[in-house]
Amino acid sequence: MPPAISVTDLSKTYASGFQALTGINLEVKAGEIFALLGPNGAGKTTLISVICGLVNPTSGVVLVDGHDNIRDYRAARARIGLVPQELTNEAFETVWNSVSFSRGLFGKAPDPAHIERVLRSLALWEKRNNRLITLSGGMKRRVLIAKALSHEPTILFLDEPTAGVDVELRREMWEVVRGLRESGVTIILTTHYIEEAEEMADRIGVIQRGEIILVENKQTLMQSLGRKQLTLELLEPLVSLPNALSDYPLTLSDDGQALVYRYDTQQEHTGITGMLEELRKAGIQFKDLHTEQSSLEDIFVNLVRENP
Ligand SMILES: Nc1ncnc2c1ncn2[C@@H]1O[C@H](COP(=O)(O)OP(=O)(O)OP(=O)(O)O)[C@@H](O)[C@H]1O
Repeated sequence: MPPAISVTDLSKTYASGFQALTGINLEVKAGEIFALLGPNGAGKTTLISVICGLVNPTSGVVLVDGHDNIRDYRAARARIGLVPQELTNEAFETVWNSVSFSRGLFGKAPDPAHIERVLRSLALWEKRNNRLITLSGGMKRRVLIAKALSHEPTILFLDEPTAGVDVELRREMWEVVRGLRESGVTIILTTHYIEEAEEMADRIGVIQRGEIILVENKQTLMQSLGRKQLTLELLEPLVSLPNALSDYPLTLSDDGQALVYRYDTQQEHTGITGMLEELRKAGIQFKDLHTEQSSLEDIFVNLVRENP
């Protein structure tokens, strides 16, 4: 099976002379959820627009399910659904008509059974005869997804799917997207919300100033760049660390009230048991303890800082 998306040496310089993408190489596997993260203006929308055939690249090749998106653009576009960021619906149209019309735009013959499946999977079936203007924000977003799925694409792009929506609606969207993945659709989403990528993505790509600076499996990323730290609140303050503990990566807080132990989340043996044993032997008691793990957000902020 070819990758869902394969991008080779892609660059884009806008007519203004601004180079928005530089030498992008990227593969998105069939069936995965790929999150594209990057600060404002990094080039996320430009990259998606080039892949979807809405913006011409200056150089480079994009294959969609093996089809060149310029030379074989019909086949490439037929495989792609794009859910835009803005709510751009025809207010007075019904859900059914709006979604059916979108299918027609791709030159596909009407298929009421497919439209019904899509509407049911997005919990819109009961609303099929409602005018869009009468729907809630969450339903309107789901209609956009239904429209993007109307021509049976295998790859769905979601540009900032939960920008500006409340927490409940965000969770609802995540459920919808997971359901789509389970039905076999490859998902590529851009997001500003690190939490969203952390929650949903199988792999994460980070784009910065038009360059992909990292593509990694989410679990690996969080393990390899993530660190954990254990803080022990001491019963009695210490002036210095006992010698017996000098081999452990421990630091004493300035006020002597806490010991901080940093360890690698990837390691099988964290050394915690031995360290606690040494503390006990040294007669050091603690009244509380807690651990903290670096989040994807910490990792992302560090990455972007390290690649100015
Ligand atoms: N049509 C255009 N002409 C010239 N420059 C453009 C054009 N479209 C986008 N740009 C510039 O290209 C850069 C990347 O923009 P793009 O919209 O791809 O970023 P983004 O990562 O999607 O940002 P955001 O997170 O803010 O949506 C920006 O500096 C933007 O100003």
